[in-house]
Amino acid sequence: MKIDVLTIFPDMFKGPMETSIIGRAQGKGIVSIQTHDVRDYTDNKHRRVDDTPFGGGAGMVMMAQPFFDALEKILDAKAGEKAPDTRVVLLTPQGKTFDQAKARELSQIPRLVMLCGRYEGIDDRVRQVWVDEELSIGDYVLTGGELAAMVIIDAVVRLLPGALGDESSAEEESFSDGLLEYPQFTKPAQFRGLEVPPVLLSGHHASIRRWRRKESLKRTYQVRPELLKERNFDFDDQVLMAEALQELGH
Ligand SMILES: Nc1nonc1C(=O)NCc1ccc(Cl)cc1
Repeated sequence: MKIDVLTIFPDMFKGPMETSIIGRAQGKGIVSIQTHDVRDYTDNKHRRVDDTPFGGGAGMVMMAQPFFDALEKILDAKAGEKAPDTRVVLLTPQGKTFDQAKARELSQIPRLVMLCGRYEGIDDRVRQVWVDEELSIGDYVLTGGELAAMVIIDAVVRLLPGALGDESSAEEESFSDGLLEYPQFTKPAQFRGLEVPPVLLSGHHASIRRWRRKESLKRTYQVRPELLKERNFDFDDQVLMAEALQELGH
């Protein structure tokens, strides 16, 4: 998978994209992440990327020309003629909210191009001509699209075959199916008088699976009940949910 990032702060990506799982995935050739400094595509001698907004108002707006020239170079395409296996994503609070389903969808796309804006926005003609999808990582305003791009890259790259080492990624699929994760424990079994749930030390794998699923249902009910709304419960889950509600004192 190839990911190109257009930003005026390419150095922001050095740490997070070259460390641990994401860094190793690049090393293994599973993904290539390349940043492009938008300033390198400006056509003015002061390398300006922004100007005042038409219609007035506070702040500055990023100009279209550097993005158009950068995209035409990177995609080797004329304005608006993009290869079908490429998706151009704009990071913005105005976008659709990113979630795990979107992460899975993006992980199937051979080439992603991510546009990171700063200031008050990017000239809308960039969106009109180049952008396939606008994505937000949540309803809050950051100082730019860079951190949002890194969040999405992290969530997408970890899903690529071989990125995590297959056993754990496979498990993540089966357990998460729309529920919050169950609590995790590790050695020592006693720590400052705090115990580990005995079932986890029992070696009874069916009981352990049952306990974990019930804990996921409990947590989801308590923290994100809306995730349970659109869920159709099979018989076992209904029994577990009833037990979970009892244990929660409902
Ligand atoms: N929330 C979010 N999810 O994705 N991006 C954000 C966000 O706040 N971006 C800030 C920002 C600022 C200026 C410009 Cl031009 C574009 C994006």
